[in-house]
Amino acid sequence: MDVTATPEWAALAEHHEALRDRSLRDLFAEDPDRGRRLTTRAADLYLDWSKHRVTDETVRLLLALAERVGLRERIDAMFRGEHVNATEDRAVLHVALRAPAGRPLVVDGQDVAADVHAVLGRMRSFAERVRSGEWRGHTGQRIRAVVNIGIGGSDLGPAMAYQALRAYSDRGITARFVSNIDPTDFAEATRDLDPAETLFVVCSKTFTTLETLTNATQARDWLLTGLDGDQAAVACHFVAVSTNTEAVRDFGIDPENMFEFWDWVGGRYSFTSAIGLSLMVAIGPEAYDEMLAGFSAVDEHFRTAPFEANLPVLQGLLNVWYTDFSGAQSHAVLPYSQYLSRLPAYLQQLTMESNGKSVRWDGQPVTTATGEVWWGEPGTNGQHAFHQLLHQGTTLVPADFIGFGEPVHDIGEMHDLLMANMFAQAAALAFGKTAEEVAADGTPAELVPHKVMPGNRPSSTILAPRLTPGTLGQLVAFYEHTVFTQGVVWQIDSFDQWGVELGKVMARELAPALTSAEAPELDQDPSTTALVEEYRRLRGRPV
Ligand SMILES: O=P(O)(O)OC[C@H]1O[C@H](O)[C@H](O)[C@@H](O)[C@@H]1O
Repeated sequence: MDVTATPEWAALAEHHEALRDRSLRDLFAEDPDRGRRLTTRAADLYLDWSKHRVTDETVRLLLALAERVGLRERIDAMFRGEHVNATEDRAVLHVALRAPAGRPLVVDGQDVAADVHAVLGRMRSFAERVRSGEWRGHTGQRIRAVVNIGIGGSDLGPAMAYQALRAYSDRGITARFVSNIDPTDFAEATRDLDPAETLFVVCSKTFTTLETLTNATQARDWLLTGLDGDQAAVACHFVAVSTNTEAVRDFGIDPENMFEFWDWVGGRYSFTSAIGLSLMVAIGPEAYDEMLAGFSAVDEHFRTAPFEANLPVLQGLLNVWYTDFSGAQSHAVLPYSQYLSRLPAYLQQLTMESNGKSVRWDGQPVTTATGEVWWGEPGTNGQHAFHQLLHQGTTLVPADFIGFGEPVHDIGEMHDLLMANMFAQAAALAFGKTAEEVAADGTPAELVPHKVMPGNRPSSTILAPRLTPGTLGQLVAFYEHTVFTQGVVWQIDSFDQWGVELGKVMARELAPALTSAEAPELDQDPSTTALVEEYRRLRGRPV
């Protein structure tokens, strides 16, 4: 379906024109109650969407568009386990990973709910054994460091969440995350670790990813070098998380030490699969279960809440509104929490790998703009760096502010000051400061234009009581379903990632030309050929 050819799309385009001259100042003047009214709750999350360039009519039209594209049916299809990942012909069931036990869900003839809870049970018992010291290293020492080796979806979720939930973690065990094939990543992560006390969790859905297998091989060498080459050591210092038992065995990890997940879990949606194992070891099964319950609460909200009160649906439609009708190309995520410093990176994969597509699921080119560029940093740091562009630049960047009522560390008035900054930024973006207001401050006339703050820059504010495992789960599920909503409007497959394949293949093909002892025959494009020659010179290799 070409969504732009629907009457609902045309109505939105017309409405957008009509709204063009009404700023957020005007909208608030017309409806002073909107600050309270245009808010929605899901579980512990409070979303203030009053500072968006929308009226009740806009929302009515966006909801009509959601109906038109069959969002309700798509949500139900996903939860039922239909193959909504059309290009890979797979179910999309990350929601099953956190559904409460005891509710069978049969997909393609298999009770996936039972499988999920069986693996969760094994993860809990393993995590407890490591945490209690019952699981020992090869020389009998306790495990003091857990090193997660994985990349993309096999890294970003647990890495982000470990950072976010450090306060809940066992400080006697350090968790490290190695992802990059840049050897410095492994070197820095392990330089102060004792092999006898280190456990590697090798995470890879496919168990074929070059970076992960290379780092895992390096880790095995590092371990064996540190433990006098005794091959038997691998068994108590390596576990794997994968869908590929054969490849895990081939690598030399006993499938007994493997935690399984399934092809119906996409890499970037796999954080609540066994990919969360290193996080579970760090924060313990109880806190991990609270996180899963947080995810599940927002899953249920997404599945059951009417669209007009549905947080991910509303936010997803707002994102479509700016991307397709206002020409916004990027989206800032600004957590006012240092603990959430990796959330933007996590969301980059979730959003951009999901919705960075230009072909619809029916094989036709899209006629809409799709996937925004997601980026961000914690506040207040960003204020002293890039917020200038948000306030006075020429591009429209819708932003999400994320903050908490109670701080994890309550030190004097620091948290109140942090939150005052967050509220002030959202207000300054929305309402700005006019030339008259600037002049009234006594600003010299020649400086007035420079100091005008145009305002009318939209943002969502998301407030939760406290950063806990549960609220983190809620927040991530909120974003997952926002991405889903956008993908359905755009009619794209948010669950494949064909665009990352070509570069991987080319890198594999190119590698011998970089490493060969003899000057290679280079038949790449002229730019790549010149770069390889220059690189070989830098490496002291013949050209
Ligand atoms: O978990 P793996 O199979 O090792 O994949 C790790 C990552 O690599 C790929 O390139 C994909 O683009 C990602 O979606 C995936 O998360």
